[in-house]
Amino acid sequence: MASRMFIRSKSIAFNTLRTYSSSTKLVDVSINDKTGIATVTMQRPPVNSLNLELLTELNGALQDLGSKKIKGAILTSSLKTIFSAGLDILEMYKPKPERASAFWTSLQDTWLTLYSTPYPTVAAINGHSPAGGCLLSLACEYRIMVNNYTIGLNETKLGIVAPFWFVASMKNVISHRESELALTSGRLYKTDEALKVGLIDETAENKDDALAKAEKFFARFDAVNPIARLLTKQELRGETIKELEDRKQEDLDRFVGFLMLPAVQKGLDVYLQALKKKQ
Ligand SMILES: CC/C=C\C/C=C\C/C=C\CC/C=C/CC(=O)SCCNC(=O)CCNC(=O)[C@H](O)C(C)(C)COP(=O)(O)OP(=O)(O)OC[C@H]1O[C@@H](n2cnc3c(N)ncnc32)[C@H](O)[C@@H]1OP(=O)(O)O
Repeated sequence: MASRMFIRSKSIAFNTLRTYSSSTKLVDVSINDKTGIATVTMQRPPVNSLNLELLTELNGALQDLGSKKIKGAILTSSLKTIFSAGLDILEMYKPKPERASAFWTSLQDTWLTLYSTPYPTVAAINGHSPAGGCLLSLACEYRIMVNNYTIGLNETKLGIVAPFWFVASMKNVISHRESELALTSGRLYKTDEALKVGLIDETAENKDDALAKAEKFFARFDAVNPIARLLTKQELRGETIKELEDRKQEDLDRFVGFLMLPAVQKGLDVYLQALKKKQ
């Protein structure tokens, strides 16, 4: 059976649907043999904050899927109430410049990979998804979000500025006007509010419901020529991708320079203290 060729993990039984499984510490990937759908699960408790290691593993997993014949990939989280808390603030707070550079480069690379995958992508947003979490979901082609959570680019609330490609990711999904209102105020939308403005495409009762709806989304392409689909995706996303590719170094220098500003560090300090006090 062709599917056997995908078996990597010895712990996987032959008759299971999970015929391909590749689990690193922070990212689990499984491909359902019957549906051909891959599920990429971030698993970095307590909040899936995106640090260098998680981003590196995620990018590797997404790239790896590019060489497999899959129908699509779902990005989701192993955590009960959080999709991703966004960038790990500790990567930005009192950073060592070399680590900060590697960290930001890994975020740029992960976004470039996810934004340009040859396979269709769905974010099954099974929990809160602020800032970088929202960015990851915006890079997918379709977003399904479980009720009663929050999503948005809330950078200004931390005293930081969403870079141009974060803004472009948002503007490519919702209107310019709504993006301006949301980003300048650092707005986090509740699930139903996000649906109203088109930030997400569907709501779901729970994670299983979101995964089932993702499967239905992929079925839309059953009767579509995959090359035509991919070239159309490239046509629609190419300009945004090229802009980051062309300005990657400039963007990195800005990020590192920005982090070195005392006012930015002060803002992050205050935000971190507030997060801790919450408990
Ligand atoms: C002129 C300039 C031009 C251009 C600009 C150039 C560059 C731009 C520069 C910078 C851009 C950088 C972009 C950043 C985007 C981001 O993603 S920033 C991160 C934003 N994230 C957030 O604001 C989320 C914060 N977290 C929460 O709101 C809640 O934690 C959450 C709702 C996710 C979950 O709530 P709950 O379940 O109640 O958990 P806790 O709040 O109790 O958290 C548990 C522990 O996790 C720690 N934590 C939470 N979020 C983060 C995080 N993002 N990073 C690191 N750590 C986090 C939290 O402190 C708790 O830790 P503790 O247990 O107390 O040790």
